[in-house]
Amino acid sequence: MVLCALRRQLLMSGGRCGTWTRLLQRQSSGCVYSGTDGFNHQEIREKLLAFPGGSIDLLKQDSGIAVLTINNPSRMNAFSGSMMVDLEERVTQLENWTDGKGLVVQGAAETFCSGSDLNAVRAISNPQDGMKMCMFMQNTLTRLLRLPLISVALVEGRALGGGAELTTACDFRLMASGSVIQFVHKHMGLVPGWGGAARLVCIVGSQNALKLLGGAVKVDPELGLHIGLSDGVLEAQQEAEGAVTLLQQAENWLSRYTKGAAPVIQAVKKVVLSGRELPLSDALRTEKDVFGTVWGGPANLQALASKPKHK
Ligand SMILES: CC[C@@H](C(=O)O)C(=O)SCCNC(=O)CCNC(=O)[C@H](O)C(C)(C)COP(=O)(O)OP(=O)(O)OC[C@H]1O[C@@H](n2cnc3c(N)ncnc32)[C@H](O)[C@@H]1OP(=O)(O)O
Repeated sequence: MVLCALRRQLLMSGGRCGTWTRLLQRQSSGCVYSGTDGFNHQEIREKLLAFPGGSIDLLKQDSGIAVLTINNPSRMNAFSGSMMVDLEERVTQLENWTDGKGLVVQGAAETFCSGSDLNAVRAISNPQDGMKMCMFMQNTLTRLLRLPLISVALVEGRALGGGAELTTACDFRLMASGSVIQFVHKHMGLVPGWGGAARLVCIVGSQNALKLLGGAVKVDPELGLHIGLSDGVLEAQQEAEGAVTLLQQAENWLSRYTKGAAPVIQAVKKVVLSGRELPLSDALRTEKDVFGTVWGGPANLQALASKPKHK
């Protein structure tokens, strides 16, 4: 499935060789970890499936914006093992979504996610199994971040531990009033392991990341905006006619970046992604390759024909 998505992305990029191809080849090995790292996908998948509960639900919409819901309300949307497997499958579906442009990641029942299911954590508390679970989640969250979709985490209620890490695997974060993002790992005698520390440094810088992890700081919407962890604050509206739900507000916020043809929006994400991940000379080559996929394309020709004035 992953290889299939990669082939599709390659075709969309005109089948051109170069750095984008190399980036995709790296992704084809499971993004970060593969067999050469001692990562046995099937083995860890089966271990995770022994801890069932909850689900990860995906709704792809005609607008080109999909909604991914972390759904395990009786445990504050904690990630069971089967939900980790579910998430990987949903990411594969999103990799194959040709018409996709944007993604909102939310939690069910007015809270985001309370991290790993502590019942599963207790049952696999030896370092070897812990690291296998980390590798699985790092692969999935890296693929989530690398989707050719512009993604936003809609944080309502609490995003704790692994839930806080999940928010960093999105391009943007919107915090509802009263919500909290907290890397509680230190209180659990841990550090982030799903890639959340590395991504947090990229988002807020190493000084802020050290403060947030070292102090297990509760980040409210105001602090989130101040340090750049949050990209906007949403106010819940009283249920009444004309009231706009938080999800609708998040979709409206995102739509300003997803307006336009899917290949163009996907190209935008690809050039930013390569700029974020690759050394400059490789990023420049990738940018040229991606440029070639939209130059002379339908959206470009239509824009040229309309004699635009960018006033
Ligand atoms: C690798 C580990 C690391 C990672 O993956 O990076 C982690 O994520 S470790 C997990 C970190 N998260 C936590 O430690 C959360 C612990 N829970 C809480 O702090 C509180 O439950 C809460 C989330 C702040 C909510 O508090 P409150 O509103 O008072 O509700 P309850 O406490 O009654 O919770 C309702 C219900 O949900 C269960 N719950 C909550 N979080 C988890 C969880 N992570 N795993 C399993 N179950 C969880 C909680 O136990 C309650 O269930 P019942 O006791 O059966 O009612």
